[in-house]
Amino acid sequence: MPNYAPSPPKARRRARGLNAPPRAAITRRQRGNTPRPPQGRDVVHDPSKCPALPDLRPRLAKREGAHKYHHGHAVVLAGGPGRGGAGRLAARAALRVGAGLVTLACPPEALAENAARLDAIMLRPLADAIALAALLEDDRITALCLGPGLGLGAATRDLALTALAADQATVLDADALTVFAADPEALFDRARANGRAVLTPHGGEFARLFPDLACRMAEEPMDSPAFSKVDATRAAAARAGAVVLFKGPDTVIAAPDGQLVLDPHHRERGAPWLATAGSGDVLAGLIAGLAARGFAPFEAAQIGTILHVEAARRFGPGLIAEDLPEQIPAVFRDLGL
Ligand SMILES: NC(=O)C1=CN([C@@H]2O[C@H](COP(=O)(O)OP(=O)(O)OC[C@H]3O[C@@H](n4cnc5c(N)ncnc54)[C@H](OP(=O)(O)O)[C@@H]3O)[C@@H](O)[C@H]2O)[C@@H](O)CC1
Ligand SMILES: Nc1ncnc2c1ncn2[C@@H]1O[C@H](COP(=O)(O)OP(=O)(O)O)[C@@H](O)[C@H]1O
Repeated sequence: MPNYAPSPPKARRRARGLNAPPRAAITRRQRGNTPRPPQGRDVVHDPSKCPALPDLRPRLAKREGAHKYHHGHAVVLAGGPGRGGAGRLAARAALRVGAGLVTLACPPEALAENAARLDAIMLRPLADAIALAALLEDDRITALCLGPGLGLGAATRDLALTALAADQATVLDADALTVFAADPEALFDRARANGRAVLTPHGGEFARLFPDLACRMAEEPMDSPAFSKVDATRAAAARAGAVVLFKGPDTVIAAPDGQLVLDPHHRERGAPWLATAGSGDVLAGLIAGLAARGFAPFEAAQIGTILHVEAARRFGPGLIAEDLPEQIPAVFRDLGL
């Protein structure tokens, strides 16, 4: 049986894992005709293999002579005492990706806990949605991230609706999505009016907001073509009037006007180590940080996804969510920034 791939040098074989077979041992017939999904041992960092990255270099550099407010101010809402980790992860990511300022806003009773954990990230107490509306009158705040660790009470719902009534770009994740499971239209109405919202559901959250689309995806095709994750994400973005980033090993991002991208890393550059608690919170923070810097929501979602995967690949096995923001400077250096 012919082999289609040349035998890689010993060092690369070793880098794939001590027990990994040489690539030459895996024939096209054994793999099938479709590309083989990424395996843990394939996660070897080589940024030159990501075609999207060099194009981003000039756009991600900070402008000479600009001060911190020129790079935007992101606000991340965090949960109550003992539940602030997710918000802190998002805030750290927003700051690392280059927002000029990041503020973590939390319930007053969680202030001491967060103060003990934060330095460069600013902190302010935020009692409720009324206080949020007042905060968002400051037009130097350019993006907001909410949902991670916020909980599923009425307060989260009020915060999300208030955020979407303001002018800032808003990233909604986790509990800020799940809390609308009973009436997703309330969320979509506000998101449509806002026009700058990004929703970042994982599979469970997607099914809560778009149960009919999730059901169609799960159905066996009978006499019509299969309804794919791509179809579902596009339909979700049109319905929600927001950018929808449907997470997973095969992330799909769609805008309400029908624009759509697949994670450019999918299959070619997988990062299975991202399947770890809090990595989605980091992604939400990256997108909010990029939106704060002035990237349009659809672009911020794409670039955030690329940087997230690159950061994971750069760290490799053993990754935990805290490691992701700390890899961003190295990813930027790889880009020549
Ligand atoms: N460090 C911290 O502080 C962290 C805090 N966190 C905070 O915790 C809160 C809860 O968020 P969460 O995502 O853990 O749980 P939740 O939304 O209730 O859904 C879980 C259920 O959904 C389903 N499911 C289906 N597909 C799925 C998929 N692709 N990926 C994942 N789930 C999928 C699956 O059910 P199954 O399909 O297995 O029946 C599963 O049991 C939220 O505030 C978040 O920010 C976390 O971010 C972690 C780090
Ligand atoms: N097997 C996988 N391969 C690549 N990326 C993955 C995989 N599993 C999850 N991810 C990514 O990891 C992140 C997980 O986000 P999420 O489910 O919201 O986690 P959390 O709520 O714990 O932060 C998403 O960006 C998702 O695309």
